[in-house]
Amino acid sequence: MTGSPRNRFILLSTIGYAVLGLLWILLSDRMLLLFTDAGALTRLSTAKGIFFVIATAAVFFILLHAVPPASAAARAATLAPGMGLRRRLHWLFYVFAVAITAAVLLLRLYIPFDFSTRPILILFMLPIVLCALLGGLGPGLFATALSALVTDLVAQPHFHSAASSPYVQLQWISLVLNGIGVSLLSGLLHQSLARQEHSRRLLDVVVTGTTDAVFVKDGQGRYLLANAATAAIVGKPVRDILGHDDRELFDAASAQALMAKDRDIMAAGVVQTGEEHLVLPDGKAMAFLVTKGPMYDGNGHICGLFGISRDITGRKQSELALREAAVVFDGSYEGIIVVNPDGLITKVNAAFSRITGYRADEAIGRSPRMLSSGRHDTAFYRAMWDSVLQQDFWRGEIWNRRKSGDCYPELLTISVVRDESGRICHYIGIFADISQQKAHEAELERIANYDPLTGLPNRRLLSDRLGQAIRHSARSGKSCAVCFLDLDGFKTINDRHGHAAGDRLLAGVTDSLKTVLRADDTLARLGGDEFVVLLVDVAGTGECALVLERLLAAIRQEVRLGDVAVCVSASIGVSLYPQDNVDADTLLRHADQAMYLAKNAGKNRYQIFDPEIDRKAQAHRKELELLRHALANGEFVLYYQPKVDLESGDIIGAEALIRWHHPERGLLLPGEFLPLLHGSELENAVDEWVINTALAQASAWHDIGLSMHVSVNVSAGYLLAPTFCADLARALQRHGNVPPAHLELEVLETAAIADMEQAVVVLQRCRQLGVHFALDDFGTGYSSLTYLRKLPVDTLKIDQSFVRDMLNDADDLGIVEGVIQLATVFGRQVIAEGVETLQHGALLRRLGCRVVQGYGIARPLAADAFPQWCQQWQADAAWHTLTVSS
Ligand SMILES: Nc1nc2c(ncn2[C@@H]2O[C@H](COP(=O)(O)OP(=O)(O)OP(=O)(O)O)[C@@H](O)[C@H]2O)c(=O)[nH]1
Repeated sequence: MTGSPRNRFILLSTIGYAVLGLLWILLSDRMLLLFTDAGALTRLSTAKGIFFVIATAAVFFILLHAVPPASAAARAATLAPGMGLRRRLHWLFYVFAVAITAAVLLLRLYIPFDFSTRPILILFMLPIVLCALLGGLGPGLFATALSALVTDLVAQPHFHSAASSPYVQLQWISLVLNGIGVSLLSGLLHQSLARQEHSRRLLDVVVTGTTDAVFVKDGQGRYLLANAATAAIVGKPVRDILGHDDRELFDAASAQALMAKDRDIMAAGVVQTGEEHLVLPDGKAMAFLVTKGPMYDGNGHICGLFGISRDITGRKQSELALREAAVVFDGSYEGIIVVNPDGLITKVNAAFSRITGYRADEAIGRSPRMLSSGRHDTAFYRAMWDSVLQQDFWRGEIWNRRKSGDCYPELLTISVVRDESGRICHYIGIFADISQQKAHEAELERIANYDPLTGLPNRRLLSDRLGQAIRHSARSGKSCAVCFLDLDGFKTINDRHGHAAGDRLLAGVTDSLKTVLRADDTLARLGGDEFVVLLVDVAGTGECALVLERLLAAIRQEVRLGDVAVCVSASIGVSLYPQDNVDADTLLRHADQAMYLAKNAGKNRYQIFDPEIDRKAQAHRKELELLRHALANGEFVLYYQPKVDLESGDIIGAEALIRWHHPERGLLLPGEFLPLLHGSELENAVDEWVINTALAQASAWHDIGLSMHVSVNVSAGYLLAPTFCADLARALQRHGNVPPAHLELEVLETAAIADMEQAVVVLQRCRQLGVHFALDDFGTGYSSLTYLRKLPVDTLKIDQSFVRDMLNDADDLGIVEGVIQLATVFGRQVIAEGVETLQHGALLRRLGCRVVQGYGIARPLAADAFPQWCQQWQADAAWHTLTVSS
């Protein structure tokens, strides 16, 4: 409430008025009593009251008039109207003059001293002085004239008449002269005050209304004056600024700089303008353009300084931004072009000139169309400008033309600059010459997709084309053929004529192949001497075969390698889509597989891939995988079928027979899975496992007092494998308590004769270890007697098929008899398998075969059941007594 000058003024005025009023009430009657008696006092009270009202009304008028306006803006706004109002109400001073003169006259008339001799005219100086002070010259003179006139009229004799005493006349003239003097002085004073007030108000308007900080500091740097703008910048009210110096308003460094500058200005005594940089208490950095100058006291000594500061922070930032933009514009490696809304170039940078070849003066004022390469159609430009106008932006690759006429690709960004009202001011194009990048990309593309030697598509590009061909084939319903082509005997040419000659041959073959291909077909080189021809829209295998013949013929053409001419052939594997309905990679792999078949079939030919054969091969691979897993998982197990001597009834051994505990199908007999192993590496592993397991079993039986010969079946593959003998030796060593002679290896007769020479070597080496051999299934093969003589086997095993049927089939009986006699002649033992009945046993015994095995004696037994069987085994006497006709 008391903060503003206005409020303080109102408060002081009210208090002053209350004190004056109270003094008047308390003292006025006492003053009157000095001049009159108590009776007259009652009458005088009325005049006193009138006088008080008039006087206080005058005082109120003056005070209200002097109330400071509510705000600086209001003060500024009321500057002129205030003066006008005063002028308009000036007549009130004349009314006041009449009233107060009348009141003083009445007062004087009540005073009992004679008016003509003792007029006490000094009383009339009160209205004159009041009117002159309040109203200035006019009201003062008016009050003087009025006072002179009314006192002269009331006096008897009149003052101006000769009858009046000189003493009184002198009083009257002095009243008039004093009145005139006071009025003149007051008039001058009024004029001077009005001028000062006017100046002050004008100054006030400027200081308070300006957005510049205006301030005055004393010699110690304390603020004597600070306007609202100063307060706004400092962020404190004016009263918190006044009396304080810069150290209390700004950060230490800024304050120090400011005060040093102030001291310089006061020392120099001249007005200076310059930039000042401040950090405000809230940390904000600001820049000001400041004019400061010295302030002098009445003696002409410098007693402080004034300052006017303009905030130029924004301007500085803009200038900085402009400078930065200029640096970017001039220094940019990318070309920049500025176009006005009329489509004319207004500015270009140095990079523009470097890229396009046009100097700035050659480009400015012209249309950017001067750069057009003519490589894009109108639709391209329309789409570009649609984007620019709708989204204020476009970015893309465009071909332009240099001044030299060369076309080059550039990556161009067009942006639109609009003013506050949204109108387009400029289009700015920023572009980079990407011709090198494009060339580099093309080179990379070439390296990535083409074979450097022949220039043909490589595997990667072929893969793309193959994908396209498959999709095309699916749409068109026509086939596509992948022909995998490998030169025959290329290595020899390389070795004989050198690598460079080999390269020339590859290039020559490429040329030859190209001559027989259609434009839509693809010839690719995968590497080495491998090529692929991709034929599209193949009507059928017949058409394909024709092309393949042409390809084979083209390759066979003579190629000159310097002085010599060479001929090569090729083997081609072909896969056809959609007959072979697989993906691109598999199609290529199938063609590769077929190519190997062509090679194996004698080269210089083609082989078309058969999906059915492949499906079977895959199924076989899957089954082998299961078997591999079964071996690793311990799913194989050995059963043992006893072999007995018909003559003595002794158990002389057991044949280990493999079974597979299939997790889903139960116990499988060897016939159900061993054929799958045939020829595979897994077959060797399984055989090795069988030998080891059988030996381990024999060892375990040996430990419980059951000394038993065991025989195991060995496949031809494993027998002839280079590691066989070493594996066997290791196995025997591992189970040292089993005499090697207790191990018999049964070898298929057919296996032994497959590579007789090698078989003989292996058998002989193994026999040196002490193991025995039996020729299994004897009689089913076609071994000559020479072979039989050569093979170092101990036993011949008559195949069960002959034994089983010998009772009914004379041929089989003949074979059985023959084998037994052969064994006798060659000094070999003989064993018959497939003994199912007593008759079988009786007959074999009679024919001279003592050792047998078969269901008639025992089925194959689990290892743990075998010892028990041995204990309860009893030879059948019928073998000796039963008479069987042969
Ligand atoms: N000159 C030349 N030889 C290469 C290049 N790349 C691989 N080779 C050789 O090409 C030969 C290709 O070998 P094969 O295809 O296995 O040999 P081949 O004599 O054709 O045998 P078959 O295909 O069974 O008839 C190898 O000797 C590689 O060293 C090459 O870019 N230039």
